[in-house]
Amino acid sequence: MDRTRSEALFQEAQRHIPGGVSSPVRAFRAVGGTPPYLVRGEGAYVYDLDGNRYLDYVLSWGPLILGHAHPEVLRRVQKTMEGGLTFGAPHPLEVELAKKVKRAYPWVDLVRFVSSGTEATMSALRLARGYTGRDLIVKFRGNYHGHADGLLVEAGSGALTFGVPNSAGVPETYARLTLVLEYNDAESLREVLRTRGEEIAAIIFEPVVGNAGVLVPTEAFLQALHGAKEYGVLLIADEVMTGFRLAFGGATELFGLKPDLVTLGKVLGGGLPAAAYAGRREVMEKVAPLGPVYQAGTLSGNPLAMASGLATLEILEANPGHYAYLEDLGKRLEEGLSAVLTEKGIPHTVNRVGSMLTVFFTEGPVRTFAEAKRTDTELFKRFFHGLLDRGVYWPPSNFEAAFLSVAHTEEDLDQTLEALRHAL
Ligand SMILES: Cc1ncc(COP(=O)(O)O)c(C=O)c1O
Ligand SMILES: N[C@H](C=O)CCC(=O)O
Repeated sequence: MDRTRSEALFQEAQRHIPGGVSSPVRAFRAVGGTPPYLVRGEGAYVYDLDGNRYLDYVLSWGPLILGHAHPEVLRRVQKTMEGGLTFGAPHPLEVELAKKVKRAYPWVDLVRFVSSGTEATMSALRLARGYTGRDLIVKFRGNYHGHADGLLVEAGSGALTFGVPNSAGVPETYARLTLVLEYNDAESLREVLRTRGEEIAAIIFEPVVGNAGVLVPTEAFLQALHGAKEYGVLLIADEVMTGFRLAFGGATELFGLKPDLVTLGKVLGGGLPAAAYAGRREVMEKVAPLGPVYQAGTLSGNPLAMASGLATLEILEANPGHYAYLEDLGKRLEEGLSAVLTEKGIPHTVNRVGSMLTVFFTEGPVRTFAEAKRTDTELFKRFFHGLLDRGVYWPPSNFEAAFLSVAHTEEDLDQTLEALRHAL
């Protein structure tokens, strides 16, 4: 596969942009080689600068559940764009999208739109601190909630991939306000609640982890999380990745969770920058201009992102069968990958919930961050490049989730398995 033009441009990019990229995981440092410059997408496929075609399992890291360039989403964005790009004033589409969020999360009274998942989690934590008057927060090892200071403590995703789970530049005094526990360890969570519960403002968690690779929550862990309420600790379900993806009502619907706040992003914006934090009136009324917790944004609730998000959510709501289809595809891919790897005698564990999946190159089970780190990352590199060279674009790190869209077909998956068989 010729990628000469991408290679030349990436060389040039590194002279102007740190690492040549606008977000670290794109740089392929975990797998080596040069990232292709993607210039066009259609359905489940993307095309690079050199004209190569790839079956896409990254989907812009999750937002594109309907696939690339969905005609209805493009039409709605285009129509909105003809009226201007942004006003920095209330727009009717914000109201429509807020109502749609509330249909997916019926316990939510108020929704505040922001432009990135990072802003959503950062603002939700500020709100939790403002509401409770407490400073400590709890997060879980290997969970990633964006790059706000207090959340870059034992973080997942690129922070984990590049070995900087505790970022430089975060003051230690601030990092100390973040207590870090093992994901899926119900007992240590209960213990921390027993001993420090009354100092803790909030527990933030990925209901299904995507940022240490996929980790599935145990029933005992979910129960222990709900024990937080006894201590007046707010529960923040970070559904930036899982919201509208695992079900219309996200992991909250799938697992029957009862959080106090939810953070959303990715699918919410349908491919443009929209995110949100949302919750019960009593808590959300603390946000300015109603209350004393300040949070603002020049482009928050911008009409284009509202239009693409609304079009995406309308399609998902009108087609509940899409989730059953994604589950069937996910199962087929999980079983197919496992069969090929078994055939080749390669130890592995495939973790999957619906359309999110990770292949760990280790014997299972993989339920915690420590277990995820046992994966053979050298083998992953070969898996990744074997697929890429055969036209399959898999996430360029073993500590990320691969995603499916409704544009993927069974034939696409069969092609992927064939590519893997050849590669191995
Ligand atoms: C669970 C989760 N929370 C928060 C974020 C941060 O979102 P963003 O990259 O839009 O800032 C991400 C992804 O990056 C995520 O996966
Ligand atoms: N894992 C991250 C988000 O979910 C990947 C996106 C990024 O950081 O660029």
